[in-house]
Amino acid sequence: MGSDFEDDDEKPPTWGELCASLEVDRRVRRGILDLKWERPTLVQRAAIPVGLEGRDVLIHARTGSGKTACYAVPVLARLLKHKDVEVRRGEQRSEVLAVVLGPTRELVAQARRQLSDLGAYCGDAVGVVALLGERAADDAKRVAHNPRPDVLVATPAALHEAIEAAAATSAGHPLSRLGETVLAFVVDEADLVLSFGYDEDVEAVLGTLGLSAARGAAADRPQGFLVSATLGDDVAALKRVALRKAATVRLCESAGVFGGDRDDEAALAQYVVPVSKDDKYLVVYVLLKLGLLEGRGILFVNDVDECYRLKLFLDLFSIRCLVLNAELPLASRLHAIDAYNRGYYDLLVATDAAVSAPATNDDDEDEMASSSSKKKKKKKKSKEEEPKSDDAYGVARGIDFRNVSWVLNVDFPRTRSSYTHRVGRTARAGARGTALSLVAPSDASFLEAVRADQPPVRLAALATGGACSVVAALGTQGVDATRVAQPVDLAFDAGACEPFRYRVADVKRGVTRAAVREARAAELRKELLNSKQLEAHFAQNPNDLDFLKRDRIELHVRRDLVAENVKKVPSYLVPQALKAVGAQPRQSFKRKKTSHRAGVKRKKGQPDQSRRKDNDPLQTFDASGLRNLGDADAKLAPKKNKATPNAAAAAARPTAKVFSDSDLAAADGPLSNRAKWKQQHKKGSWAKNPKTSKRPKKFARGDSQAFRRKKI
Ligand SMILES: Nc1ncnc2c1ncn2[C@@H]1O[C@H](COP(=O)(O)OP(=O)(O)OP(=O)(O)O)[C@@H](O)[C@H]1O
Repeated sequence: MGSDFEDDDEKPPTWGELCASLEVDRRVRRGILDLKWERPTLVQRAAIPVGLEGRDVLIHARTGSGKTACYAVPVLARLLKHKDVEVRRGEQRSEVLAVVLGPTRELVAQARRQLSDLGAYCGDAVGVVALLGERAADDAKRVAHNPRPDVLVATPAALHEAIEAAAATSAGHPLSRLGETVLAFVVDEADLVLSFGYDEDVEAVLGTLGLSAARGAAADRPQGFLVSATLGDDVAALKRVALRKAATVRLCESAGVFGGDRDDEAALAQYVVPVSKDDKYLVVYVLLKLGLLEGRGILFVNDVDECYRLKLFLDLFSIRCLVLNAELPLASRLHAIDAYNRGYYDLLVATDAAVSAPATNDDDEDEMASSSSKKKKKKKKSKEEEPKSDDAYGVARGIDFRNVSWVLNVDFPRTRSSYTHRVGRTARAGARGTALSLVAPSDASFLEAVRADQPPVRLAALATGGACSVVAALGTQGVDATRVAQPVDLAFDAGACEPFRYRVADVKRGVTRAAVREARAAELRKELLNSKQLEAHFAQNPNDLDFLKRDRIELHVRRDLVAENVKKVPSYLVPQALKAVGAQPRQSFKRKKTSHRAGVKRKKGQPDQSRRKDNDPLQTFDASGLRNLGDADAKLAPKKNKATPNAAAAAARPTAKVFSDSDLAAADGPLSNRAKWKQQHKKGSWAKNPKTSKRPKKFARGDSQAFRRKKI
């Protein structure tokens, strides 16, 4: 089997129907139903039945087509069957039954989460463990001490090193018996795994699983899944070694994610805007501040410095965003992804560029892992010398960012696969998305290569597709053929940016080289501050902690160059051509209120529940401590008066009482000067004439001349 998969079904099945027809374990079925996915994607409909048969599968489908479930469902189903047999025999063991390899630690964390979500109802039977490769010895311990290390998710290097560390400890370690226990293995994002230079580690791990070329025909081989968005020679070579009589499931390029015609779906609309290198920030400003790019998005640049420069530039315009790059420590990267996915930020500035010393295994003192670490470091160094690995450590690749409406390539990517993976962060699982790239004259050859790689599109579909209606309404430029190579030129007049040129230039000057350098360092300092390992050091050396806290990035940004008024865009500055297509100044990039009360309208007469009452002295006044008032309390009971519903309610509460001034004066002595002034100028919460006053009639008319509060 090795054909493109197209939709030949009139009515695609729902998840319930598919699972019922394939007799998928009800625990997995419930996990899927909880995710509220309506129906399986085309590639899921094709791959899951083959996987459930127990055959090896090569899955090749574009980004965001739901490839994870293609292996997760069959693997979980298989493990549950195995566990049920064990339970019947009364031989429950703690061993590794499936191995999932992913290219980066972010993707490992993501695959673990997706497997756990799908297996939410398998928790008692099947456990999922992720090895994040911090220290090989710790990883090996984590597996040994886990009661259910059934599915192991790791980068090839982390697993390889953990296996070596385990070999040095005991023969009975679950990682030392992988060759006997593993029933299924997966290489997820195989193209990335191999391009990241993990070939030796993959080879070593597959060897441990008994999958070396020499043992190709062994009958008890584990079932294999290779999953990839792009198919190159290296993936084909891996397939030859790792899979046997594999079925190839390939999503047809012209098919939509859920079937039908991709053009009709028009999920991803791709455009380019020619721009000079110096005007990039100006165009970015216009695109964001005039609301041309609606919804949440990701801005890609080509290096780490540029990442911070753009972030600082946007910060100065009060445009909130996060940064994501390979230099950030893992915890910060995972935190950034999580914060973005939870909707705390709408914008992410990311780079898929490598850094000279990627933060991977820093286990120098770890004796057991030292030899393999050295080997790995050596290998990485030689990889870095190859031009191909320049963009190899892309932290944003393969990550499932949620609800991304658009991707903006501020810098045009240097390889076709980098372009594919970047724009693949939007228009996922059949959603619509817009990819916009700023192309400088020096990027022409890269653009040509990308255009040769992307499927052509019908212009009509492009006009109705995408996620950004303002961009779609601008239309395209200089193309008249019915099918055109993507990305197409957007009809965006650079003249539209002129009114903003000076403010952008001013602000850009505020982002000095020192500020960029400092921003990079500040991120690392933040990590130091949060470091558990340094807690004891800071406890003994509080000055070090103070220094780190004080030395903030803000001190290095020239905020004095930015006048408050340039942050706002007056509507008269929006060019008519852009207004006509729906552009509107976007003044605020603040996070929307997520309070459950936000947006709930209060009915007339109902108390405002959203207001704090605990800091309102009129509501919290406690008279229980009043002394020497004697009978005064009785006199102070609020009068029955239709005009004072609040006062009546206040009287009903044990902690709230209202006193007349004369009563309080008796208890408290003469009025203070401030109270006298307020009385004279009629300030306070009463009205002279309750009939005409707009103020709430809180008090009886007789008391209105002289109330004041007293807190004891
Ligand atoms: N049948 C479905 N219906 C709706 N959403 C789905 C379905 N299957 C998967 N998804 C969602 O689509 C998103 C993309 O899924 P997944 O990460 O598996 O895609 P992918 O093909 O592996 O993408 P990439 O190659 O970029 O990693 C996820 O948020 C997932 O929850």
